[in-house]
Amino acid sequence: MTPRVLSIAGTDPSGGAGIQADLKTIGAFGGYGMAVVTALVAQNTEGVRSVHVPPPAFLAEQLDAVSDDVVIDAVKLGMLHSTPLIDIVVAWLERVRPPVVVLDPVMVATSGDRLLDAAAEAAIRRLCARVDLVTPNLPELAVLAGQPEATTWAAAVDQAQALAAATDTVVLLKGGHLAGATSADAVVTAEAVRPVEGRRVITTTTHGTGCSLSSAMATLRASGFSWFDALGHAKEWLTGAIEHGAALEVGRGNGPIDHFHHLREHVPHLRADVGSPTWTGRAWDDSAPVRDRVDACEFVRRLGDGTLEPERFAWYLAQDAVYLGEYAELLARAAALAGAPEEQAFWARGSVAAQEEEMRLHRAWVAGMPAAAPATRAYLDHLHAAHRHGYEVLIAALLPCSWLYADLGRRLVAQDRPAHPYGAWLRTYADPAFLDAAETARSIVDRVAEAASSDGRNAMTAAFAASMRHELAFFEAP
Ligand SMILES: Nc1ncnc2c1ncn2[C@@H]1O[C@H](COP(=O)(O)OP(=O)(O)O)[C@@H](O)[C@H]1O
Ligand SMILES: Cc1ncc(COP(=O)(O)O)c(N)n1
Repeated sequence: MTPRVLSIAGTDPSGGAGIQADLKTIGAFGGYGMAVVTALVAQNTEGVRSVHVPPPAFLAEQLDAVSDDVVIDAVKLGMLHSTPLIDIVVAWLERVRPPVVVLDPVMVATSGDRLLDAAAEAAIRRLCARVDLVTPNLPELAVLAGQPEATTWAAAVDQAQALAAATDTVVLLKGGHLAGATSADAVVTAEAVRPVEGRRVITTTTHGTGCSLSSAMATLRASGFSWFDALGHAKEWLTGAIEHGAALEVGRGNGPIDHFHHLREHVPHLRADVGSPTWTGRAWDDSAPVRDRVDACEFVRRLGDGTLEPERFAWYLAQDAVYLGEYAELLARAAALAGAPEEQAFWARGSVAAQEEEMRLHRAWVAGMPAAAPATRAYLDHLHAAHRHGYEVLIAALLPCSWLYADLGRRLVAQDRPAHPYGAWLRTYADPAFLDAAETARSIVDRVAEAASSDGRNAMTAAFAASMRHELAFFEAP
């Protein structure tokens, strides 16, 4: 049976949060989505501009129009704005008694704008006792539990258990607002806590995650899953949707997630690898598990959020300088081996740029030249070995360095803010010229891979994958 799921929430004309996110999510999980609008919100990925609330009686008319005609299998409640609207929804729930009701107690948007009257917080607290699942983020949980916002997982679990006990309902505790390599959530009742782990994606595309998660839970529960199993499925999908969000290129602020990322794999002309069935595209996709580990590693996360200890950063930069010195030398060798003049020129320019960067690092950050650490030595030895295999393998082995830094730089720089201790360094790698160079390197490697023998291509693939593993080890070393 296709579950018929009704979202009662506010709007987001930019499509990432609110009712628009709910309908996409319900569809993504195979439900039939319906929507009753509580408030019209003029917002986009950058924030909320204004809110228009139609008369409460009109909300009642919308609700009745749906329930007089359609059997409702699950309801998801989002932005309810103020007490008069909450009262209407409560009266309607009492009358219609939908079998599954999930409440996302929306109070404040990711951008910091209020979406619920402060005076309505008590009404939301009372509503918690009338629904089957409540999905607060940490600030909302604090309001509902009447405590300061939790800063540790243990404190958040305590608050969620207190809320579950006080309201006799199930709480989906969301850990998105905590720092750490993972972003765990948990199904919490007064008796038990069942966590579901998830990796934390380094990204700013998190607009609408809470709306989407609660809609996924409502749809999965109406399809027969337990809350815990529903969370397992929802979380896996959500992490993928967050990861694919940046590629949508929607908006300048906190962009939306890609609700249909999993379906694109099944639609031939939308598959990421079709349309660009390139060698580098495949090598990049194959390296996803290693790149996920780079994103999750403590050093990279703390470099991004600025909490990395200065001594560790200095140690890393010194190793980077050691690396760049020999990397420049290997780029010069690629220039010497290249057949086409434009390829010779490109690698030669890269060699000069790497050398200049090495010197800049020394001037700005690194005092003396240290010895190569084991991870640095192993990476460089691998590149030298690649050079002995010839041009094809050498440039395949050199590519991950520029490509990974360009990719990581673009995402990490989003966390740059005034007084970020490593902002200047992050910006180097998000520089459009650096991104361009990585793109050119990629197109050269593709051209060479196309002309290579199948054995040659295999050796290139192995060299690229090994470099990616060395990149990970390099980030894990400090
Ligand atoms: N950067 C991230 N990487 C992976 N999952 C995330 C990330 N940020 C949030 N999430 C997940 O998105 C969901 C919503 O989380 P949260 O940010 O806590 O709530 P809200 O969107 O309501 O503020 C949770 O499942 C959380 O674990
Ligand atoms: C209408 C509406 N409802 C909810 C949110 C919260 O979004 P998020 O899921 O990012 O917390 C929003 N921005 N707009």
